[in-house]
Amino acid sequence: MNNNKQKLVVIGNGMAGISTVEQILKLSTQFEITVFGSEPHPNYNRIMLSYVLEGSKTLDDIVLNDWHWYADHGITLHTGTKVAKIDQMSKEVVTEQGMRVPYDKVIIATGSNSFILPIPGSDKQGVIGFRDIADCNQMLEAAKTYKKAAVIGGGLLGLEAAKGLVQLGMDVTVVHLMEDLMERQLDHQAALMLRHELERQGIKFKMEAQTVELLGDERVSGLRFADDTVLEAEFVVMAVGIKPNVEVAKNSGIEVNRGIVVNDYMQTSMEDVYSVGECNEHRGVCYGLVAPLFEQGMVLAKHICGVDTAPYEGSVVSTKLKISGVDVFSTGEFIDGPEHTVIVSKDDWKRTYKKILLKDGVMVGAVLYGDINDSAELQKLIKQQTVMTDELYDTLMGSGCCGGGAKKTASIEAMPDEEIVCGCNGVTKGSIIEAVTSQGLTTVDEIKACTGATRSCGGCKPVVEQILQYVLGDGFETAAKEGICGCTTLDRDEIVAEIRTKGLQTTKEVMNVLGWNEPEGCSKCRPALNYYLGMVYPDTYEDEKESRFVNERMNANIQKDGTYTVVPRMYGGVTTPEDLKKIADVSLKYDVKVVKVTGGQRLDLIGVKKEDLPKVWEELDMPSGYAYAKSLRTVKTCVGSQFCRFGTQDSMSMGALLERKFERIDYPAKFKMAVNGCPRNCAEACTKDIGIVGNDGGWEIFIGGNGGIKARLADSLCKVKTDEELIEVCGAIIQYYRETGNYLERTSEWVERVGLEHIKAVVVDDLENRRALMERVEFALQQAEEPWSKMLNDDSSRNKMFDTVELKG
Ligand SMILES: Cc1cc2nc3c(=O)[nH]c(=O)nc-3n(C[C@H](O)[C@H](O)[C@H](O)COP(=O)(O)OP(=O)(O)OC[C@H]3O[C@@H](n4cnc5c(N)ncnc54)[C@H](O)[C@@H]3O)c2cc1C
Ligand SMILES: NC(=O)c1ccc[n+]([C@@H]2O[C@H](COP(=O)([O-])OP(=O)(O)OC[C@H]3O[C@@H](n4cnc5c(N)ncnc54)[C@H](O)[C@@H]3O)[C@@H](O)[C@H]2O)c1
Ligand code: SF4
Ligand code: FES
Repeated sequence: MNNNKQKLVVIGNGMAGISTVEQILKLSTQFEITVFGSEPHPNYNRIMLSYVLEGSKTLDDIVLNDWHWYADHGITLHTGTKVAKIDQMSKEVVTEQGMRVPYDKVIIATGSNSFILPIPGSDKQGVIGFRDIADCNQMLEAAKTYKKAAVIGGGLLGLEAAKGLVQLGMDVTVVHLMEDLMERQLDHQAALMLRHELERQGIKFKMEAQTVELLGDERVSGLRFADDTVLEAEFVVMAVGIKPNVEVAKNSGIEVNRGIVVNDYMQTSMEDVYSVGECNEHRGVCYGLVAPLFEQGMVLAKHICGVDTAPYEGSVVSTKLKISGVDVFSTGEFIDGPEHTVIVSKDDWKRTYKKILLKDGVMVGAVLYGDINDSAELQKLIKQQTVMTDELYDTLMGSGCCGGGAKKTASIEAMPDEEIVCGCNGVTKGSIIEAVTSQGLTTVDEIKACTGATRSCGGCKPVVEQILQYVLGDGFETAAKEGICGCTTLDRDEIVAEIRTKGLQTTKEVMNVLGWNEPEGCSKCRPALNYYLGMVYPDTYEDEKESRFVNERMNANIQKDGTYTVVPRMYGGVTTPEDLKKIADVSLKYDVKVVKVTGGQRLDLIGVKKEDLPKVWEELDMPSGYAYAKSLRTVKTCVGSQFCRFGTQDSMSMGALLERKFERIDYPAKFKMAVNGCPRNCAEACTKDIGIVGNDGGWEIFIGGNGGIKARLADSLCKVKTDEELIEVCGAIIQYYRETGNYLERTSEWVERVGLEHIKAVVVDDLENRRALMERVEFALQQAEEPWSKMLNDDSSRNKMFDTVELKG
């Protein structure tokens, strides 16, 4: 070794310590570096332990710097070696085994320890924290033998641990002290939405519960709470927070508060001794996330190498829960008080929630649930203490229709090169641009492989995409290939083709075989896969109810007060006095709040309590109107030739016939039809997915109409002479849309994407193809069942969903 080099000793071989060393190596060759780590591993990505637990990563996958890296950089590494103290007099670092290593500078990066509740029984076998590989291995082992687990603490760590244990097949209850989960990051509303989703994913909760004792002999057998109730558990994970690991500093006489006290350059009270990471306390704050640690590490590296640097002034932290299918984000202030101006939007249908808090017009915090696409943008705006303007409001809250892309590009341009974009992996904007330009990268996945950005929690993906777009300009759109969601790069056609060629049978199998990067998928891909599989295998596929949206699971539409609506079929918009009487009787008996005539010509019973739904269905004894489904909703009709003096065709009978024929199967999106007796078009065929108009002694068929937000007039597809031909063309259109439509794509978008002429060639002109499509739709229709009576006849599902209801039988 070169004797002119200064001796730098790093205590702690974790994320903060080694990322600081990486920065130092970039800036200078002046140090001879020795690293001590008490764990027997090279530096690994601690945050990915959650993924190791849930099975989507192996321990090998999460190593950040392998053994060779230390050797290649001339670093002496002592793993499995715990430092006891720093001897300032002799300027040596002393290990517990008595090894003494001289230093010129020391960095203490000893991280944190899990906080273990000081209650009786917490030292029993089967009680652990979740901090390192050893803990993770213990959980993986325990899941092979034990069934019932409790996780104490409903914070980020506890929830990720609970999800991992559920994935391993354990029966898991999260025991939480407070009313809301993640109360340090989320407000009440977001916490509630989170809890519902996690319950859906199989985690149980015991809220507002204070554990006072862990029961059992040598091994834990349960928890006792302050109210004296007991929960059985053979395995307990404590995730109630962390304690900065200040032992070395304390033993060395360095000033310690909650953490090791440091100034804005990470200097401790002892000369030549620095501290970085979770073990330190800066301006009274101890951090527990990686982004601040990287920011500290950059300042420290420059300072120690004698490079000019701005001081570290603290971090605005943000969090993202790493559980697939749960998109939740929080940054800055999140509980509103009288001093705040609050901007909120909530969509129960899409299960999204967005809240932005302003103080004196300045953005100070945000909470997102369900859709976190704006997370990176919000984080930056809040960090920069941006003043809210009308223009910004429109961009963030969705009413801005144009200019968003340009604004984002401008904000990327304004971002300094050294700004960290990926907090989990310490990747800056500059290094991403460097990688894209020098290596010709064109996708986020390539950037991930090259720089590590997006590799961990994925929260930085939107900004990485924006940087890619900024660098590639016009080349971006052609270069970027979008998957159906963030879990995959495959688009719809590729997925359906793979399902068919590889014979994939379940959503899980699709995700596994096609290499989903989120093993559980997300709220976007799960329902889509469920649809594609059902479409490909109409007879054998077992519908995954849990992959459907809540309304489809309940066979009813949930309202904002938590009650439901019931819409029975009225084929072609025609009813009878007997049915009307039944509807009136049931409405009175079950205290229905409002009976509303819908735009689709039927009656909507609004305000039915969840537990009454099966009784209402049973007593109505009418088929479901599918008002909640991605399926055929209504066929609206005019009175037509039966009564109207202008009518040339019997639109009422044809409408009812078509509705009976094509109901109950899944479509990519909701589907509406209309039939008119003449071109006067009283049933408004021009705004329907299929609109039919009696004309010239036959029928004219229109497709792709929409009367919703993106209104579109239907296009004339063809004219047919006979009723049989009409039914066959309708069947072929429906099946072709089912087979080629993207999930949630309405026909108005489908027609524009696929092209009217092409659809015409397939479903009208090519007779053979038309027949084949009709046969396939007929086959699917044969498998369909009426959902309300199915539920009434299935005691177990009914009891599960409606908490047991006695039926008349
Ligand atoms: C399961 C899990 C998931 C997480 N997920 C996220 C996330 O998604 N996002 C996020 O931002 N943060 C997350 N975190 C937190 C993040 O991992 C920490 O903020 C980060 O690892 C802290 O880095 P550090 O270097 O300060 O401490 P550590 O990574 O803990 O490193 C400290 C190292 O020092 C060693 N050490 C301690 N004492 C001594 C001694 N006396 N002698 C020698 N060596 C010693 C320890 O063994 C350890 O290896 C997660 C944490 C866990 C446990
Ligand atoms: N995705 C992520 O960003 C991520 C994931 C895992 C861990 N982490 C970090 O790791 C650290 C540890 O996480 P954590 O969740 O343990 O810490 P935390 O402090 O964020 O949460 C602890 C939770 O435990 C609850 N709690 C406290 N005492 C309790 C008791 N007696 N009974 C029941 N509940 C109790 C608290 O109310 C709190 O919600 C944190 O710094 C966290 O930020 C982050
Ligand atoms: S569309 Fe024609 S047939 Fe139907 S009600 Fe109107 S005028 Fe009569
Ligand atoms: S910020 Fe977590 S992966 Fe980039």
